Amino acid sequence: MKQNTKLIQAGRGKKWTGQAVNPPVVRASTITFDTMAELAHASQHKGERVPYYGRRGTATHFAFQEAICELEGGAGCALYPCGAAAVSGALLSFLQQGDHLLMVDSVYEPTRALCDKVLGPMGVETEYYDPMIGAGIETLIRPNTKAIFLESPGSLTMEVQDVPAICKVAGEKGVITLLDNTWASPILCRPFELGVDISIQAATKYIVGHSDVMLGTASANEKYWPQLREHSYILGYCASADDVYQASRGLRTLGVRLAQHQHNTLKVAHWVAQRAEVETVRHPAFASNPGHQYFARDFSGSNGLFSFVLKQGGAKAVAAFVEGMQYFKMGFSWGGYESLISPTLNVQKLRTASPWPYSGPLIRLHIGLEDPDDLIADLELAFSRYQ
Ligand SMILES: Cc1ncc(COP(=O)(O)O)c(CNNC(=O)CNC(=O)c2ccccc2[N+](=O)[O-])c1O
Repeated sequence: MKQNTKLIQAGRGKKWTGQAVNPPVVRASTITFDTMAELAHASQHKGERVPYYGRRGTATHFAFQEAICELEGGAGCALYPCGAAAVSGALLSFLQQGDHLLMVDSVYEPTRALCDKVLGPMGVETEYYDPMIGAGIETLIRPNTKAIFLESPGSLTMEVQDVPAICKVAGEKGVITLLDNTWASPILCRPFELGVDISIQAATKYIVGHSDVMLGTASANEKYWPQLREHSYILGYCASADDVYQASRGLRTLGVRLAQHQHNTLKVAHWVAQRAEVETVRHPAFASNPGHQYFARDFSGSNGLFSFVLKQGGAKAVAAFVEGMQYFKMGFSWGGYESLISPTLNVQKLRTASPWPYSGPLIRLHIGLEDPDDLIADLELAFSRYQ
């Protein structure tokens, strides 16, 4: 079955939908049983998509979890109220006091805050590593190294990691690998085929695709699924049936939306790259992007998120650039149908283990489904305001 057919079929078996096309929204805390035998059966199979209690999920959740597993290739999928909760839930499911965690230096900033402000005081030591380290990560692995966290490409600076090389080293040392796979969504790369143990998605982004739901997923291979499922349950993570239904709904158009995002973005990114004010463009599909060779090997396409660095300019110039745009709104997210812009004046302060070779401000764009010519016209005016 080809990718776009899978997106239409995944999680829509008659078992979940009955005679309807879509799975229902089943809202529940309490699940009731008529006999002790029924209760015993549900209790025995409570982690296997069998109704037991609201926090374990209902047909709405089970259908979506099945879909994500089919698309990403995991053995099981746990659900969380947002992507950041999926990151914390996955890490807390495996880390304990005294562990050493290797964390990629280009990681999404709130994940860094989790490591520094929560895991650190709990006795987990985080060591940040250069996103381009590859198999060289072996030199950083210690006897108490429990996990390696990857985010590829980095959602702000776009370095693409050599995921298979890192996973190979980790596997040989018995170290768990967790990948924040949000940029790829479940369809632009196959994390488990790259050797990853745990794949995390901020479903908030492309899966939902309409900037109106917060939701996270973490999927695991057979080896780590039981622990991820049970520890995430014990930690109390769950998601509303309404939000999960919206994510199921988003899956059906994910393929066509991503194709259009990719088309629009490449047109805009190549236009940006030829501007004299621009130092460099960070887009995984560009040969100049760090790790482009891994993107070409491991990914089947790109999406709407990329960044560029301006040669110069401080807060005032950046404000002139980003303020007054007709289509690009400033906002903290991405993956919806609309275009967004996020400025970062000092990337280096976000990095502690690898150099950032530029001094100018970074602008991250999310290219939506608007006509790219309109977006380019909007950016042309922005460059004319930026002096
Ligand atoms: C890779 C990745 N992984 C997890 C999450 C969290 O998902 P959630 O929002 O559902 O909790 C996210 C959410 N992403 N959100 C953003 O990128 C929001 N933008 C920013 O944080 C931000 C803030 C100031 C300046 C620049 C940025 N920026 O990322 O461009 C993610 O990108």
